[in-house]
Amino acid sequence: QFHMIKCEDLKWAECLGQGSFTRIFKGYKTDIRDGEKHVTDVFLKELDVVHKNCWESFFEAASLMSQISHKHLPGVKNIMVQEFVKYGALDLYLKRGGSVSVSWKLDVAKQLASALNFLEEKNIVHGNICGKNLLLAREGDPSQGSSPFIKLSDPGISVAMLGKNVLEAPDNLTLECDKWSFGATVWEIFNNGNTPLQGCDLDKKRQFYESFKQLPPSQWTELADLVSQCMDYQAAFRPSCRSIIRQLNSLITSDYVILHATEPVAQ
Ligand SMILES: N#Cc1ccc(Nc2nc(N)cc(-n3ccc(CO)n3)n2)cc1
Repeated sequence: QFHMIKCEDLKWAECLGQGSFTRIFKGYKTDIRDGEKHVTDVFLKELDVVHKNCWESFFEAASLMSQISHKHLPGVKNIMVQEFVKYGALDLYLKRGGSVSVSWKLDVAKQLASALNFLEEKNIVHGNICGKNLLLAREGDPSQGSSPFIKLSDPGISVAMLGKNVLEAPDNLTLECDKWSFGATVWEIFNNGNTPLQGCDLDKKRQFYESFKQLPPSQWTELADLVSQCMDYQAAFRPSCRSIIRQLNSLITSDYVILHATEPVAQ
């Protein structure tokens, strides 16, 4: 049920980056609605042609057109068009040193938890919850009392396609895996966008997980407890979404937030 957009209605603007199989661009989409021309900002995720099989295996159910080609059929470009989210990926925003308060971070964590709860109710596994797939639509301004607003982006090319260079075999991706990633993402948010074991090579990461190690805990014990519950090596022990939201609510109302409200951002 994909909405087809004609290529000539898209204009590519600056390249925003390069993923392992994709290139991302800012762009503009032109629509003619009731005789008026409307231009909207869009985010373009282009799949490298060389990885075309990824796209087809990933989207073959989406549209028959991508599997057949004939001189009387339009060619299919492998492009995903998304609404342009104003401040982009959260990991980069935090790394750029956006000085954010503890309550800002908890607010973002709670929004992610409610997105997770929604997916769980639909029995949908995201499979790649992390800071770079969290998009910041509104910065939030504490002086105006406005809070941040995030959107969870698509997981990108499925882990099944990433081949051997990932730790987790794709076939056992379950809802509990998203809870693990939720914990790791909360850890990331409270560590200024740095991912756990950043810079370690695959073997070091494998050793870490195979010896059931835990990430360095936050000095805020209740937060560290929530992260370690989500990152329990026994999936069945990970908390339900409702429990995660309940624990976040009590963190939000705890004294720690007031005491650390204007904590300087560690550079
Ligand atoms: N400087 C800057 C800047 C960059 C991008 C946006 N906007 C945006 N809109 C989306 N819909 C998706 C994304 N993404 C970026 C990485 C990923 C990973 O998937 N998505 N960025 C806004 C500002």
